[in-house]
Amino acid sequence: MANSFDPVRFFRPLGPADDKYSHGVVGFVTGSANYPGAGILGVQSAIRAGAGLVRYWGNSETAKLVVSARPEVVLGNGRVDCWVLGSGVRPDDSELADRILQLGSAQTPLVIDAGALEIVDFSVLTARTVLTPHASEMVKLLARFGEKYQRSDIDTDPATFALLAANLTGQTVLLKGHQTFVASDSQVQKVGPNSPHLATAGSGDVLAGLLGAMIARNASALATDAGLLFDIAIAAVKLHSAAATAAAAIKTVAALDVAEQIGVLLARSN
Ligand SMILES: NC(=O)C1=CN([C@@H]2O[C@H](COP(=O)(O)OP(=O)(O)OC[C@H]3O[C@@H](n4cnc5c(N)ncnc54)[C@H](O)[C@@H]3O)[C@@H](O)[C@H]2O)[C@@H](O)CC1
Ligand SMILES: Nc1ncnc2c1ncn2[C@@H]1O[C@H](COP(=O)(O)OP(=O)(O)O)[C@@H](O)[C@H]1O
Repeated sequence: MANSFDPVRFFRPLGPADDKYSHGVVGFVTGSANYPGAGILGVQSAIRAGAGLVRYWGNSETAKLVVSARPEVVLGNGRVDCWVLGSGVRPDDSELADRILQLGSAQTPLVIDAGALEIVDFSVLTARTVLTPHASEMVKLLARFGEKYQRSDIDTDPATFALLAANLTGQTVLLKGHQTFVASDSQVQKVGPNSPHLATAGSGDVLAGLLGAMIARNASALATDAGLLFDIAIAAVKLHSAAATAAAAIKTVAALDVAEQIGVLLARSN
């Protein structure tokens, strides 16, 4: 029987009334000259997670690569149900930082990853948001609130630090690792152990895209039930890990394989 964290629960089947806007528009401000792949991986993941439409609003050089990898992608800003911000973005990239600051002060739900964790102004962040730091990014995130810790502190007691970050930011926090900790308000849940095949470059970018697609697809329910974000975050971690396990049964795992297997698992579940 499905429980509240069963990923399938968040992928209602499509029907005759659906169009490309009805089951999730995901926007990305991700990727950069040094990390173009982060832009591509997140977009691939969102598409395989069933997004109806993906917009990419990164720099123009990376945009060319994204569109050549996925011609379905539409470039620029526009109507979006969830923005994924920061994978592969350096905090000193002023062009993308301006976009991230703008979206971080609006109301569309957000996934805030990597560089965006250092850019977003948390004093004006009110959109429904999942923050996705790894342990080293968590150190920097806490420092923005005057909380000084080291990576070893986070590794020793990840549940406590996920909760602390959730309380400081007022948002859902997904602290990545072999075991992932999802925290929101006063609740924290351990998810995993996750597949060790996720220990490969770019798998976090794939998770950010998957989360974006799941939040976008459930945007209407989320508008009236903020608590759903916690359940979606947990379900996304489970699906991400299951996709890595499925990929590893075929060949050695690269991040793009994880995105592909998300699509295979979802096809089998419908
Ligand atoms: N193909 C691509 O374009 C890729 C882009 N990536 C982007 O690269 C940027 C920098 O990524 P990183 O922060 O991993 O940078 P680095 O790999 O430069 O690592 C920076 C610091 O974070 C630590 N760290 C890395 N992963 C960790 C983890 N899982 N847990 C704890 N500490 C960890 C490292 O030990 C190091 O001290 C991000 O914006 C990310 O999205 C990565 O996802 C890799 C692939
Ligand atoms: N040893 C591991 N076992 C299970 N999951 C892991 C392991 N190492 C990393 N992961 C997962 O892989 C992803 C890595 O994300 P991240 O650290 O952002 O890497 P990247 O920046 O390369 O995308 C996270 O979802 C994390 O939980």
